[in-house]
Amino acid sequence: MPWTGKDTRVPGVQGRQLAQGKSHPRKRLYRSRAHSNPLNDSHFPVPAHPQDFDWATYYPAFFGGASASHDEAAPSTSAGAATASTSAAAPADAAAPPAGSAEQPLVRFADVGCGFGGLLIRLSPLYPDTLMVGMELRDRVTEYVKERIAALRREEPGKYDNVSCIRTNAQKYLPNYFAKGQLQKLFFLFPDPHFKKANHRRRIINTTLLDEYAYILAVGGIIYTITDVQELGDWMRDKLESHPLFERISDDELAADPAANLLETATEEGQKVARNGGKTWRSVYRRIAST
Ligand SMILES: C[S@@+](CC[C@H](N)C(=O)[O-])C[C@H]1O[C@@H](n2cnc3c(N)ncnc32)[C@H](O)[C@@H]1O
Repeated sequence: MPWTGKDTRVPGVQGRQLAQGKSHPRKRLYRSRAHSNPLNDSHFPVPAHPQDFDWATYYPAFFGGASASHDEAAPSTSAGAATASTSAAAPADAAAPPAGSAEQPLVRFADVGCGFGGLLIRLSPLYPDTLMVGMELRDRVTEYVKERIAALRREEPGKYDNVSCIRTNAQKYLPNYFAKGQLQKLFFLFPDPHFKKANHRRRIINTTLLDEYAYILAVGGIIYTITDVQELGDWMRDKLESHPLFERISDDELAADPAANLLETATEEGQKVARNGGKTWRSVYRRIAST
């Protein structure tokens, strides 16, 4: 049986909320420590291969099932499943879908360290036929995002079926979730800065991890980064600039990219920075073919 990714240790916050008649999760009930150490070995199951993961549980409407909350049982993957390839309705910048199985829709966008999920919620209606996933290390925050999406699905049937969230350590396990060339867009919005020099190795953009991101991105796929910490902004730009498989996308080109225009304000962290009048540093790069 495929692994469903359910973390049975997550407390039943939703149950308590629903019992109180609340349909949307309240963020304050899901707060946890601001930072987790991404080098720690956390105790949650990880699929050995992307195909071992039970994606249908997360996107039932795309796998031949009705729109459902994340906690409902997964329908089977098979005939009649909608495809998640880029649709005609998707903005023109979306990369051509890389090879995938005709039967199994594939996730094409990943928001790494998605926090409370603001970007996913904004992207969902812009690319309604594209599956996208948030990947978040903190279990209570992951739970919040899942409940937020479930509430939106209940409120607006037929919408938000293409977004979901997984608890995982993206610095260790991305290739366990995505096959070579699968992703079209990879987002790193306001990643933890790890200020101390001794902790720079914990940064989620570094040369070794860029090799991994290049592996799971399709040629033509895009990596988006933004931060309000100038030193980290320079660091991410330098690492991307010196990597042979990425080329910078100009601001002119980005002006026509709906996803790029969400980077500053779609997420909770971005909104906090904007409220405080903070500056941001954005680096967006395209995955290019090796020569
Ligand atoms: C500063 S917050 C930014 C959240 C969100 N992107 C935003 O802009 O609001 C960074 C997030 O990355 C998550 N994170 C850090 N390391 C991670 C990892 N290795 N894998 C997945 N998530 C991670 C943290 O738990 C935190 O929620």
